[in-house]
Amino acid sequence: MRITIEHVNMIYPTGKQALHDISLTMESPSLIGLLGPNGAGKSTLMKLLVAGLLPSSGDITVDGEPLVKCEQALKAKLGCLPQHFGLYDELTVWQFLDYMAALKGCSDSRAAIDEALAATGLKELRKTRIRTLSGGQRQRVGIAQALLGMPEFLIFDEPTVGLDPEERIRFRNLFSETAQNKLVLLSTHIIDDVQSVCNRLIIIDHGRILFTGTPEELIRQASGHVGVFPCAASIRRDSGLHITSRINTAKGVLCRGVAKTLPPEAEAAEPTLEDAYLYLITKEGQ
Ligand SMILES: Nc1ncnc2c1ncn2[C@@H]1O[C@H](COP(=O)(O)OP(=O)(O)OP(=O)(O)O)[C@@H](O)[C@H]1O
Repeated sequence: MRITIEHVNMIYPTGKQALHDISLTMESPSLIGLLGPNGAGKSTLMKLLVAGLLPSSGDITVDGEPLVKCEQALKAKLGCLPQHFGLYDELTVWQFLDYMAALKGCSDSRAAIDEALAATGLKELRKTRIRTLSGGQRQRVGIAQALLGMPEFLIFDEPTVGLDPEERIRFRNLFSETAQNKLVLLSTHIIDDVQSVCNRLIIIDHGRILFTGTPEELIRQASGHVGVFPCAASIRRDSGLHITSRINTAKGVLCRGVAKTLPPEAEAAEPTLEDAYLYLITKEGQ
C-alpha cells in the first residue's frame, strides 16, 4: 500500500489552519512514528488519512487512486484507534469486538476476535463488562478492535496512553511485529514508543513538517548541540538553551541541555532521540 499526500492544506471552519502544505509518501511495510507537540496537527492529519475530514486543498491518493474515490475500499483495509475512542460500557469485551467485527465486515469474526484478543492479552477478560475495566485494559480493547481482521493499514493515535511501562513495551513489540507486512502509523508524545521500533519518523509542528527520516538521521542532526555543563554556566540569551535534566554529582549540580550554541563550559554529549526531538522543535520555534 502506498499513500501519497500532495500539498495538503487543512483549514477548519473556525478559520484555524491546522495543516500547511503537507507533502508525504507512506509505503508498506513500515512503522512510522508521527510526533509533534500538542496542537501540532497530528490528529488532523490522521483524520484526513481515514477520510474523516476532507482537505481544504491538495490531494491524497491510495495506490495511485484519489482517496475520495476509494474511500470504501480503504476502510475495508483500515484499522484505527482514534484518540477519543468510545467503548460500549455495558457490553463484554467479546460482545464489543463481535459488534466491531460485524461493522468491519470481517468474514470470520470468531477467528478475527480470537486473534485480536491473543495479540492484546485480553483472552481472560473476554467475558468482562467494559465498564469494569481499568484505563489500561480499556486502551487494550481499543487496540484489539483496530487489529480485527489484521488490516493492511493501521493508525494508532496515542495508543499507549494509560498503559503501564510493561504493557507499553509489549505493545511496542506488537506494533513492530504487526508492521512486518503492513503500514502502521503511530502518533504519540512518548519518544520511548518510537525509539527502536519505528523505521521512519514524521515530525510536525504548527501544521508544518519539520522532519521526515529515520531516528538515526534525526539524532545525527542534533550532534554537537547536546552538552553537559555546570548549572551556573554562562548562558547566552540567544542560545535557545533547553535544559533536559539536572544531575547531582560530587562536583556539584550539572545540567544536560540542547542548544544551537552550547555554553563554552559544556562537554559534548551523545544525543538521545529525545534530545534530538527537543532540539528540532525548539530550534524551529526560535
Ligand atoms: N474541529 C476543529 N475546529 C477548529 N480547530 C480545530 C479543530 N480540531 C483541531 N483544531 C485545531 O487544529 C490544530 C491542530 O489540532 P490537532 O488536534 O490536529 O493537533 P494534535 O497534534 O493532534 O494535538 P494533540 O497532541 O494535543 O492531540 C490545533 O490548533 C487545534 O486547536
